[in-house]
Amino acid sequence: MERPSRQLLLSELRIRNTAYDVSLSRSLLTWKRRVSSPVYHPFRPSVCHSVSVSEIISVREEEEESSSRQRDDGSWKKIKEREGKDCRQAFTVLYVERSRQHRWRCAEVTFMCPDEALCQRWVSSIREQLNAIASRPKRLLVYINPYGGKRQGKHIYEQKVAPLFAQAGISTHVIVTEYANYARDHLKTEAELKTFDGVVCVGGDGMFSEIIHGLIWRTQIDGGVDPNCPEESLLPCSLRIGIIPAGSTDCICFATVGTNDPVTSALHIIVGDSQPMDVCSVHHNNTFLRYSVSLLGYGFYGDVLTDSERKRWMGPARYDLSGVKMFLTHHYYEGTVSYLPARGIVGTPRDAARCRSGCVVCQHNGQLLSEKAERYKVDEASDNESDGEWRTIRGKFLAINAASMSCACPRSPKGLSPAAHLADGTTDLILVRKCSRFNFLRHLLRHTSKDDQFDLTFVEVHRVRRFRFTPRHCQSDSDLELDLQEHGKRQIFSQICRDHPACSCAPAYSSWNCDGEILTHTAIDVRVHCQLIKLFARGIEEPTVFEDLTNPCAI
Ligand SMILES: CCCCCCCCCCCCC/C=C/[C@@H](O)[C@H](CO)NC(=O)CCCCCCCCCCCCCCC
Ligand SMILES: Nc1ncnc2c1ncn2[C@@H]1O[C@H](COP(=O)(O)OP(=O)(O)OP(=O)(O)O)[C@@H](O)[C@H]1O
Ligand SMILES: [Ca+2]
Repeated sequence: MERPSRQLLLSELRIRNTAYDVSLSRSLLTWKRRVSSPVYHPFRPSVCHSVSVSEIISVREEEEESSSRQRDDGSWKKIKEREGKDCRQAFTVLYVERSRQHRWRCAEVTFMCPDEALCQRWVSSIREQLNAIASRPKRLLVYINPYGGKRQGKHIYEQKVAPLFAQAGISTHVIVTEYANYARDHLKTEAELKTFDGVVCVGGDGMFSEIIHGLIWRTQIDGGVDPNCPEESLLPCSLRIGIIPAGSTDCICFATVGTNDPVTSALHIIVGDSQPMDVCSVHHNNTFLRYSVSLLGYGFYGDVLTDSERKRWMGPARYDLSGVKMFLTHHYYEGTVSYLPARGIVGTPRDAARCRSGCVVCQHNGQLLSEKAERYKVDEASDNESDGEWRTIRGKFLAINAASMSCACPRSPKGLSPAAHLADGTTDLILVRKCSRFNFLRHLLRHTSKDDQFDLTFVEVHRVRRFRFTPRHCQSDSDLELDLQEHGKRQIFSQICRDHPACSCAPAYSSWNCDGEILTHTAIDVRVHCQLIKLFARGIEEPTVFEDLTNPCAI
């Protein structure tokens, strides 16, 4: 609980016709109905509201109420309306109000002051306090994908977000993308990043992926780091990223804010929240392929994505249709997974505790990893590698998933790995071995219920810092040759098989789904970079955190 700090202002002001004691401290704005108020009712409890200064969006002076009076020359002039002897000076405070399911709303309250000087004092004191919050962005670079999700990105931004930014005094440079990778390439080469306090992405997970690719790449090039080398420690990006959800899955927004609601996200940006996030780099041999923050999935989720790309016109429903289709297809894939278990860190993938706002696991592990890297002045992953701690699993898998965060989304509110952490420097490697359709359905269904999706004999989960995957047929050159011949045959057969669903022949390869993008290679080397990026978010709040704040009389 916040300690009450020294009062800066205390006045008797009116809200509508009721008198309130209003006070401003360094941390809180509080208004409490006066007992002596004419509308005070002895059986009604005294009403007390309190707003954290850090959650005030803005303050504005109200236009003086005016009426028109005709001048001598026949023209009309506006004059101040007076209520008795009092000049009705008023100011309005806009602030964050919490609503159901982690949603935030912009609420407002208007205070009437007895004189203009007092009104000015209140307005300037609140403004001073807000200006002193260094974490609030003043200038933002906004990218809008007009074609993401239900194609509502532009409309959502203009109707719901831009007015809030304007009220908060945030200036913006808005770019509506013209084609895929427009935002990524603009960030990589052109954008004047020094003139902005953050980047806003209006779109889905795919659009967010573009933004991080642009920002991370630019940061490495500017800092002289080679992004193609898998052993390099990457430089963290200094600009925070805000996500205004307007996509099909919105899993990154959902898992960092608790909801996919544009107004909530805009308010988190305005108050200047900051949430660090892990990023996985994916390489093939020594070539960089992509970055991932949510799901790297081979087998089921790779196949769902490949199939769904052909159905883009269907919008978000494409994933469900492809999901059912791939579930019925029931392909499994052979290969070898090697991984470096995350050692010395707090937390396991089977924990009951969840990553929430101010997560101590993320703080502890983040600190530990940065101290370790500092102490040895070498890259931690390669350090571990020399310890020979790699473990190897060969097998036939329906799905190989690496979840760097829970991947909670409206489809699965607890996500693929409910206990995964946003910023602990690890990813949860989930291996679903070949099993019956019935068992796989049990596993899938558990993503939508309270039951543990890992508590099944054919599923295993490991918290790792790094992993590699090699499909079986890639294991040696001769194998590869054989495989290519076989793959050619299979392609011919797969055409036939489409017309003969009873045929049980299965493809040798799936594809990797990397945050909703298909990777061009199947043999990959994945490494987690702890807290490489920061979002304008604070993680999902526990209900108790905000209950205390909105119940000010308890403060
Ligand atoms: C029976 C119901 C089972 C429901 C099981 C739901 C599990 C859903 C787990 C969702 C995990 C999303 C992970 C996020 C990945 C994002 O980086 C990426 C980019 O946006 N999204 C996708 O790849 C989009 C991936 C979308 C995957 C949708 C999978 C739908 C599976 C439906 C299976 C139906 C079986 C029905 C049998 C009769
Ligand atoms: N102007 C554009 N025209 C066509 N494609 C674009 C444009 N701008 C961005 N894109 C691409 O559109 C793809 C999908 O965008 P986005 O992520 O916003 O929506 P989505 O796929 O519906 O949502 P999700 O990724 O959450 O499933 C991204 O991969 C992005 O690169
Ligand atoms: Ca993580």
